[in-house]
Amino acid sequence: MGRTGAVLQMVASLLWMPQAWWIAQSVERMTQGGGFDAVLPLAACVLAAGVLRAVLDGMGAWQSQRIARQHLSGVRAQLSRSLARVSPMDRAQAPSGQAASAMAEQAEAVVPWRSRYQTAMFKARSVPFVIAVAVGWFSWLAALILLFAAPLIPLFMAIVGWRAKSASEEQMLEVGGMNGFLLDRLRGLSTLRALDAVDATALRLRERAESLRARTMRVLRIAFLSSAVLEFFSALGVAMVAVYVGFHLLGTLAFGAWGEKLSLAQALFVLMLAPAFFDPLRELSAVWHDKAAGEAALSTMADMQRDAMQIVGAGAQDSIARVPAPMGAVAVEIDALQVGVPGHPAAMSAWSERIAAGEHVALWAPSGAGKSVLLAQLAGLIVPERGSIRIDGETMNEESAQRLRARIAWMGQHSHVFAGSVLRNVGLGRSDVSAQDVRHAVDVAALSQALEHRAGLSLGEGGSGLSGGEAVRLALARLAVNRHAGLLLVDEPTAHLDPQTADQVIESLVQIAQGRTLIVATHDARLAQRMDRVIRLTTGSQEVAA
Ligand SMILES: Nc1ncnc2c1ncn2[C@@H]1O[C@H](COP(=O)(O)OP(=O)(O)OP(=O)(O)O)[C@@H](O)[C@H]1O
Repeated sequence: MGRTGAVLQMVASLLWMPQAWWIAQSVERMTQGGGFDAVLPLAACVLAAGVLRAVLDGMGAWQSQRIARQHLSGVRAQLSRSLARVSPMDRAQAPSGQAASAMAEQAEAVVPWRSRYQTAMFKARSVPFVIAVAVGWFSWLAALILLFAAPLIPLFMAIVGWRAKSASEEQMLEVGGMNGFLLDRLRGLSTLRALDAVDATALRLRERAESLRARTMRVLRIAFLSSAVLEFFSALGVAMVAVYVGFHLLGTLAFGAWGEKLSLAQALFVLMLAPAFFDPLRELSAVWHDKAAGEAALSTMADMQRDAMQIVGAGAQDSIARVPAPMGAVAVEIDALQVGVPGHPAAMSAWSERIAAGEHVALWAPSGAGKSVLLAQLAGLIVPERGSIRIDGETMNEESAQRLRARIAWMGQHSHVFAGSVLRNVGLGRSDVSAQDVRHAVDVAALSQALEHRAGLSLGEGGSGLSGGEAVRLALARLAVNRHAGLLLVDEPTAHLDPQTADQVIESLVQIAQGRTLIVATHDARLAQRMDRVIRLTTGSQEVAA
């Protein structure tokens, strides 16, 4: 199935053989005094074969393109799945610009590689041999000349292609890096402008553009070099066959045709097949760079997935048709948990705690004690090195994590605001969230008043146009709309807010958390007071206060 396109295109190429034979016959008939009538049937055959050739070639190209596009979609789906499994706490994850560039732009290189290159390779492995046999049928010497010139081409091209691959990889990395740089600087443009760093950034951008230009030129140089190698050897091969055939017809080189003399038609046939012998190799050279680019794109994408910090359950199969999660508050049991990020020093070594279903607790600790890491571990976003977490009696592990996460809502310190409407920002495309649910959630989060005059307007990317308090309330609305979340994990919702806004946020949070379990990390005494219990964390131990 995957080869059908290549086979059709190969058959199309081979159709040149009967065409060349009929043309050669026509020329011979004309030299023998045959008129228009003598060549008309042959001309009709050439025409018919030409039409068939075009049809087969078109169908083959279409089929190869279709298979390659399918492969590309598979690659993209796999990459987006594995990027979704990377923990948001992974500091080393690829910049979003680079990931977007790899998935959208660089991944496209897979298509020409799978369609054009693989077809050209298939043709290069078969067509020249069939042509060599046809030529050898009439003249073993002409076939020998072709077979002598042919291996030199792949040999030199392999040497050149080896350099092309590493040059392509470097160029892909540079393109990805450049996109990441651009996206990051565009996001921070107002900061750069405010701190008068626009010129310095423009200078760095120019340096990166210059480096990208140099790498692109290197790739092009190698591509041109490989075409030059091919053209040289194929021109040499064709010229040698032409010289032999010419002298053979003149009688100077009488040997090389199985002891006979070639007729004009046979000689022309051999001559016309000589360039066709090199055509597949020529085609292969034109797309030679596609292989390097396609493989480089795949390896860039593979590198992006390698060594990433994964969420719990990353290895489990995605269950597309999910069973709706049950509703209601859930209990949390933590046993001898090592609070920390794998590969980094642990914030707490063996922490144990029981939080009853429906209980509201505050995690109270100095900055850097590990509150955010602990919340991320409870949400299954960091794999614990030691200890266990049970949600509603079920241990969080590879198999259960995806199911349990459906019952958890996690609100980090910096929630991302997408460019788009409030409906989309709160609903996040979840099919079970209606516009009515979003309106209700926005009300509960006390955001409706702030958005009153902007109803239907798009929110700016990254929350531009929203105040800090409004952005927090938007994140609260996302929690409120998630009816299945029986456990709310909230990280410092009142940080950096004025007392009045903080009070409003606390009110909304308490209201949203009714009937659910709430664990909130905070430094805010007023928020802590509203909780049922405050858990004070100190490195290595814990104490519980009422
Ligand atoms: N993604 C991460 N990768 C590696 N180490 C991390 C990561 N996040 C936090 N840490 C480290 O883990 C420790 C605990 O950090 P954490 O953010 O949990 O503290 P916190 O108590 O929430 O602080 P704050 O109150 O300032 O938010 C710190 O030493 C921090 O440097």
